[in-house]
Amino acid sequence: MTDSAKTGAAITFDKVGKAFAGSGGQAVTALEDVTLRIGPGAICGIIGRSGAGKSTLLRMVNGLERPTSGTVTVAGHDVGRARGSALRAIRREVGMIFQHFNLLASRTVFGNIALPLEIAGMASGSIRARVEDLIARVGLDGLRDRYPAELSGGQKQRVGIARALATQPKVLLSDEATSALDPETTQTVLRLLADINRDLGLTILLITHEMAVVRDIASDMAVIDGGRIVEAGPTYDVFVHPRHATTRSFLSGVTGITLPRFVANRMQADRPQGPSQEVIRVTFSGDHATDPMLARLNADLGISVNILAGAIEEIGPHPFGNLLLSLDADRGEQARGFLESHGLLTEVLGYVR
Ligand SMILES: Nc1ncnc2c1ncn2[C@@H]1O[C@H](COP(=O)(O)OP(=O)(O)OP(=O)(O)O)[C@@H](O)[C@H]1O
Repeated sequence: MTDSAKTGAAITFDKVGKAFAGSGGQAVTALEDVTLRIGPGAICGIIGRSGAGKSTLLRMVNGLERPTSGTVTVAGHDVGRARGSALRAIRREVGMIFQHFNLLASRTVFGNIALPLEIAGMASGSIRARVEDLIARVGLDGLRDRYPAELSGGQKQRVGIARALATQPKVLLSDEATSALDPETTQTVLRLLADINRDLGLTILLITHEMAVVRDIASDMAVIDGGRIVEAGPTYDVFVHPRHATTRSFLSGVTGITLPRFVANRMQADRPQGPSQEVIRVTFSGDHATDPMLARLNADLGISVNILAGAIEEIGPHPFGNLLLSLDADRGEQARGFLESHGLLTEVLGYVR
């Protein structure tokens, strides 16, 4: 870019609550007691199911929604209490991209990207230079005079990204920006966002219902369920040590490891009377391999295991793996102790007769 890169802004949510007036006069609680800090330059993924409160949370960062209680800040500025010119100043620092792109059909690629600069009153010569720069940055060279109807979904989202960057914001909000794209295009758009984050240093807050998006791009993540943040932290830590059931359920979708149906159908939470098998998840990260451990369980302790499912994932540069095993429930505690003492994480999922 011609102008010097800015550093990203920190975003904080402090005990944020939001209630909407629902139909029939009953209040709908969209957010409750949300406390979250997103560091400058982070890429934070917020994941949650439909209706969990993701959009409400995101829209508070640019003041489209105001908290009913608590405080939201961007670079230290209280968004919820800002009005007039103070709110407009915050909004200039916060760009946003959307699932359905929200481009103006009557404007070309150039015209769409130029729009926020025209609104800001920038001189046309400066607008031209800035927009040409942005078109190159998002990889749309040669398409400046096309209309949205003449673009693919991925190209439209690139226009959306360029438009969001036009005012050189410190924060980029992404509202399910890849949900309408095919998997391959999703990857190219996520790579572009990661490049922008690296080159410009701006903070990216994205909401999604896809764990793969979080895995592929987010340095940090939070899981929202019923308007509350149930788990948050560096993405790698949350993937390796998921604590909440909602997180685990999102993870089982992305790691591709689910129990075979013949086991899942018979599984029970409590250990039954008589002989049974304990079903466990073993998680290993980076430098720990499971193969020798499973072999040593057998050789050293005489415990044999059945491998039910397994996969290795990558989060940034860090590999980690998950294995689902079953073994004689009488030996479960001993086996888990052995694996844990060798740096693997274990979790009992249930029992089968
Ligand atoms: N303007 C509004 N008036 C009344 N209720 C609302 C309003 N906006 C959101 N809600 C309610 O607040 C809750 C959270 O909605 P929100 O749109 O933030 O969820 P979401 O996680 O973004 O869902 P989705 O993934 O389906 O977009 C829902 O119960 C929703 O019905």
